[in-house]
Amino acid sequence: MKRIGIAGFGTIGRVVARHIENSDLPLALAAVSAGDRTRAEAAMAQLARPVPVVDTAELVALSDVIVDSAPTAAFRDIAEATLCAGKTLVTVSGAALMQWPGAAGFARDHGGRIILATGALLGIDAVRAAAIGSIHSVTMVTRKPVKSLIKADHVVRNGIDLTEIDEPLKIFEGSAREGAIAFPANVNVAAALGLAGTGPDQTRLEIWADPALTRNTHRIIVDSDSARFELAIENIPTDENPGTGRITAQSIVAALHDLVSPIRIGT
Ligand SMILES: NC(=O)C1=CN([C@@H]2O[C@H](COP(=O)(O)OP(=O)(O)OC[C@H]3O[C@@H](n4cnc5c(N)ncnc54)[C@H](O)[C@@H]3O)[C@@H](O)[C@H]2O)C=CC1
Ligand SMILES: O=C([O-])CC(=O)C(=O)O
Repeated sequence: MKRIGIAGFGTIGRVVARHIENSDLPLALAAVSAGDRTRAEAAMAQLARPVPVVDTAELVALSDVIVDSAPTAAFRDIAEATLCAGKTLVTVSGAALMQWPGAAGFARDHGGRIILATGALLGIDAVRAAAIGSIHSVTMVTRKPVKSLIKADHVVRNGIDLTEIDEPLKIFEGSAREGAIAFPANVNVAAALGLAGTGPDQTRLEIWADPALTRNTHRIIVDSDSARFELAIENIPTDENPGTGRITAQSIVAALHDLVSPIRIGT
């Protein structure tokens, strides 16, 4: 039985907890940590078998695997505490991982492991396979409804007014690294794509605010010496957090299944 601790009991963390609770695989929810303990305890009361809300150190002590579903800014503390204990971190904070070039070395030195789940994207398996050969180019075009982007730091800081737009507006064009830094809560997936393929500096990214959309969409175009592919995903936003697609939490649950399942499908 693997004991799972969830760091960050928000939109993603709560869904992951519910899935673990209902899973017939050898996964058990051990504890959660939170930014707001009172709110987390109220949410915890909704579970059939509530577990304690604890701090990061205790979470790591009580768990074999830590799911990081806290904000990007909390990633490093949670990751270091997990890895220092030689444990496994499952995260979707691609933007934060990208900004920690020493992550692999740190994990190796402490006998820990980081698993960056695919999150709200697709095709990471094919991009990784293509990267075994030679990739010529990777481009990602993200289009999101206005409500998914309106609170993004980059939009607020640059005074970009999205309230009145009546046609798609390109609000960013650059590398995946620049995009993930400018939109840390909105294009973690661009960072993941960059890390999987030619690197965040070589991966091109466009971000569009599109008033006609209701879904968070990503299209990736990859050209390599083994295959050319274009893939697209239309993510249904969660009610709680429109920037977060429903599939994100499910991607984490699938990654947890891989840790205990005797058969693994896909890379
Ligand atoms: N790769 C992907 O596809 C996606 C990645 N994400 C990332 O996942 C993370 C979580 O997203 P959501 O659940 O939508 O956010 P959320 O805001 O709904 O939940 C985050 C929770 O973490 C809590 N928190 C704050 N500081 C904390 C700390 N130091 N320790 C533990 N908990 C803390 C907050 O109180 C909140 O309850 C974010 O970093 C986001 O950028 C989100 C969507 C897609
Ligand atoms: O990557 C992210 O952080 C979120 C995202 O784009 C999505 O949910 O479609």
